[in-house]
Amino acid sequence: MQNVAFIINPFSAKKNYHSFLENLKSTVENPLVYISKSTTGTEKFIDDHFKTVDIFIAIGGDGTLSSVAKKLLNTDKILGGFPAGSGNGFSTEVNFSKNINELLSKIKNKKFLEIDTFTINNHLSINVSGTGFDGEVVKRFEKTSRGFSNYIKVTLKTFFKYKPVEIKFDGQLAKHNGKYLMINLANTRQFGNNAFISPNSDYCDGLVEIALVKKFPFYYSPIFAYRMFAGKLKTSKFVHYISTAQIQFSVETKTWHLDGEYMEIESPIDVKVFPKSLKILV
Ligand SMILES: Nc1ncnc2c1ncn2[C@@H]1O[C@H](COP(=O)(O)OP(=O)(O)OP(=O)(O)O)[C@@H](O)[C@H]1O
Repeated sequence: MQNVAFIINPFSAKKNYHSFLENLKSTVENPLVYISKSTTGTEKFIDDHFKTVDIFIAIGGDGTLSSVAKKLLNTDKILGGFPAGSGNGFSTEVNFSKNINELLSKIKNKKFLEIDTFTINNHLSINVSGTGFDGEVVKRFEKTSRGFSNYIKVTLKTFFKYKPVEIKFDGQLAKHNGKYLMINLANTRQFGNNAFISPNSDYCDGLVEIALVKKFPFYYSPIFAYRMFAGKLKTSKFVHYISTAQIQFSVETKTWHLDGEYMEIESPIDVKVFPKSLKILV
């Protein structure tokens, strides 16, 4: 297994990275492993091994996968993954398995699929990114010790305080201008933990879906949650979808999350889809 590298994010993969490493070392002789302390560390590692490695396996959450994907776009290198984050939305959607034997057999077969990625003002997103309420949730969540229960706590607290944000489109789409609870851009169907914000998204169709979510009354929250986890948001009267390959708009907040990572992005916002720009291990 000379042309494979394993990049472990010790922050997202806290709970299971030691057992992953033990399993790996007992199955593979001398694997090329990098324990990454930062995204710049990952980038340097990929640069240093780019010529000799064909498949880069990221062990972590969606943020880790995205940090590796960034270096592999439009190249012949393949991205694989071992899900070890809190949400694992992208990993789940592309069937990255938590079974190490399955991963090793995929590596052996070296089969790949070319999928879309997109950018928001030149920042890469491979899964679901957004602004408004969930941008604020991610910002606050990053100040906690993470985990699903903290995510739920922060979500509820933020819901009561959060004021909808104004979004402005030009031309024909101006009819959608107005205030929204959140605006999500979805390459795949889900945030993570099977929360399907955009049940019809397809990461191979050359399009991204913009999910415009209107503020709903608190009593509707369990219905919204039920619909989201059941993949039935498409028919909710509070959500409107726009499918697009490229779009510009402006929002009155800089608080975004990119695949679950907090980031400040200034409007105007320019979204572009890059069809078949990333090879993933299948
Ligand atoms: N390549 C990397 N090396 C080191 N740290 C990283 C890397 N990529 C992201 N991080 C940081 O690690 C933390 C966890 O990231 P990650 O998104 O992988 O896990 P998660 O948030 O638990 O999972 P998910 O996004 O699936 O919910 C974040 O603070 C992020 O900034």
